[in-house]
Amino acid sequence: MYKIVLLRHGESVWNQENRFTGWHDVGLTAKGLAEAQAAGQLLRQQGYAFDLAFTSVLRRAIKTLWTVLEELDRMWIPVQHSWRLNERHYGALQGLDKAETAAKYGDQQVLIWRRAYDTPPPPLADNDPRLPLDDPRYASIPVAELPRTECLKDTVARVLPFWNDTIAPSIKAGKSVIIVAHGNSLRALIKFLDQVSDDDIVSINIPTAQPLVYELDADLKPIRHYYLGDQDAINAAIQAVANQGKAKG
Ligand SMILES: O=C(O)[C@H](O)COP(=O)(O)O
Repeated sequence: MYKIVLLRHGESVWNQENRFTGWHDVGLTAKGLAEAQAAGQLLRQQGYAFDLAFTSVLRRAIKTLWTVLEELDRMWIPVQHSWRLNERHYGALQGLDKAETAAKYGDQQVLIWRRAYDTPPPPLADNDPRLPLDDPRYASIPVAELPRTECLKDTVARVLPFWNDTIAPSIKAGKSVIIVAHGNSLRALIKFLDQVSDDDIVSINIPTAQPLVYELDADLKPIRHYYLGDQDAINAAIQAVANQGKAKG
């Protein structure tokens, strides 16, 4: 039996401001940093020690990982970064307030943009300054293939090669692995691992910085999964994520 830990980054500045973030590279808030420290302490108390870590190329996930590894006294382990673990690209919604967007277009439309499996948000235009054209971290992606928006199906399609080619072989080689990523890149991975239906994935929300353990069999099929920590607090955090896309009042 293998055991891996999935972790969404701690609260980011744009989480706090309730803005669609996607590939925008925003840092953690003080609360987000404290959440990451608490996650690291919890993992330490429960005896977790990792040999290898995977994360995105976005600072909110990287900083969360660093903080967890510091708490675990494991800052020395190898870390692999990949844009394939980035948050789902939020297209032209990136930067907009989620509740204001719901007030303008309706809660249902925002739920579709946030959670539908195969309906992407409106895309960025090719001349949009939010496209990371000269960003060296994306130099390996041909400009024409840089995402302008993504639905979860698109995110699954770009997360899976990294899982299949890099993460899964490491797990099978006996490495103890932590993956620190984002709400929707983790939903993409969970959809694949648990074979969640296109309808059921809509209601899965991932809270910030709560360690999610997956126990996997020899073929890396999930046996069970569970969050570490206080289950009432985790359920409240999950509900709060779901509510972020609703109009106020
Ligand atoms: O990109 C974002 O805005 C968040 O990281 C995830 O947002 P969501 O829960 O609205 O999909």
